[in-house]
Amino acid sequence: MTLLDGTIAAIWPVDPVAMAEARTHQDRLTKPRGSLGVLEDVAVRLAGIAAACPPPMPEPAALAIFAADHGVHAQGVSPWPQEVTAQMVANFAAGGAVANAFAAQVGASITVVDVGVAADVPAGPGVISRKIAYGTADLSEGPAMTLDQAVDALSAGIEIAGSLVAAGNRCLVTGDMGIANTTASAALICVFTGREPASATGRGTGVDDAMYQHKIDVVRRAIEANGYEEAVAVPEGPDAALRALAALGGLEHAAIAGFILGAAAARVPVILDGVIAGAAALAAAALAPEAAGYCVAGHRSAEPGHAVALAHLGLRPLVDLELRLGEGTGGLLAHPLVSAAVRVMHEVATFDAAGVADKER
Ligand SMILES: O=C(O)c1ccc[n+]([C@@H]2O[C@H](COP(=O)([O-])O)[C@@H](O)[C@H]2O)c1
Ligand SMILES: Cc1cc2nc[nH]c2cc1C
Repeated sequence: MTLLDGTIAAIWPVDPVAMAEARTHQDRLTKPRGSLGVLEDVAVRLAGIAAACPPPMPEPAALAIFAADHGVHAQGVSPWPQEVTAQMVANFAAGGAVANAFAAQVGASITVVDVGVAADVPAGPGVISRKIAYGTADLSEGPAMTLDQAVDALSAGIEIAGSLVAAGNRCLVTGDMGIANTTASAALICVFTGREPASATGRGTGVDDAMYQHKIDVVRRAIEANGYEEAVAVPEGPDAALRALAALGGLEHAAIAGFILGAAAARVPVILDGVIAGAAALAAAALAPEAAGYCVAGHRSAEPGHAVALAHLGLRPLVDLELRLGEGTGGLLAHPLVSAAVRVMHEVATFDAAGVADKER
């Protein structure tokens, strides 16, 4: 069995018994029932993920930033030069990016993984080379990746998740770096959710009005060039999902999808970052529908396609600050909220233990 097939086979639904126990426990704690709102849902979900009540604290947390370049950059869909992908990888390694600052703030480690940067990236502490290609092909002209490349990138993500969990991490956070990857994200979101390019395409790093209209057109051409009909196609089943991911995704999307599958197979929660992670999670859920249960939506990005992806996955974002940076920043900011939700389950007294009168029934 391949690593991908074995990982998919190892993904079980989140545990309903632990979730029911967590709900009951929440209701015994010294607070009005439901008063922690969405945080109660997060704690219950983490119980289901670990199949344990209370679930283990989601610590330590590990961010993996998957970096890759995109052939569709040649269509003029981003105001930034492609070299910035490699330059930002060096910046992550040197500790100078926002992701480094936020990781330090929340006590998370960072691993940077080159799965497809167009330039050679020097290996170094915290930088892993799993380069599959020097960028993808132009998805507006045909498939961005071969099926083998997509499987290799998925496998890289699965392996990185596995090694971070084996190292003792109890929460994974997705990160991405790839100039032009919001175009590929929009195309994936359209094909996996059946939405029109105009409603799933955003301004990415900040395109002007003219470039934005052109970007929507490029997404439309990509969908058609790969044999999908706009606003109709919803790939069902693992083979169709893999074909769609290879046709329209980036190497980092495929690696992040694998990272999600690897976390789910290890029964460890994975906090999703922005629109790139949302697009990758759609692919992961199409490959293994139960994988969505292991995801926590860290935040809602300013990219309109992100909300579309999260709604399709049934995930509610924890933080909504109009971030549109990527590199794991929104996922990192949500980590303390996830920890706080679980800490309540461990430390808050019950009405009985604290001698607090419960509501009269
Ligand atoms: O995470 C997001 O939702 C997000 C939204 C807009 C841009 N980004 C980041 O910006 C880069 C892609 O933007 P663009 O305009 O080049 O497609 C890539 O490195 C992403 O990490 C990320
Ligand atoms: C500077 C810069 C930093 C980023 N981090 C993630 N995507 C990015 C895109 C740009 C352009």
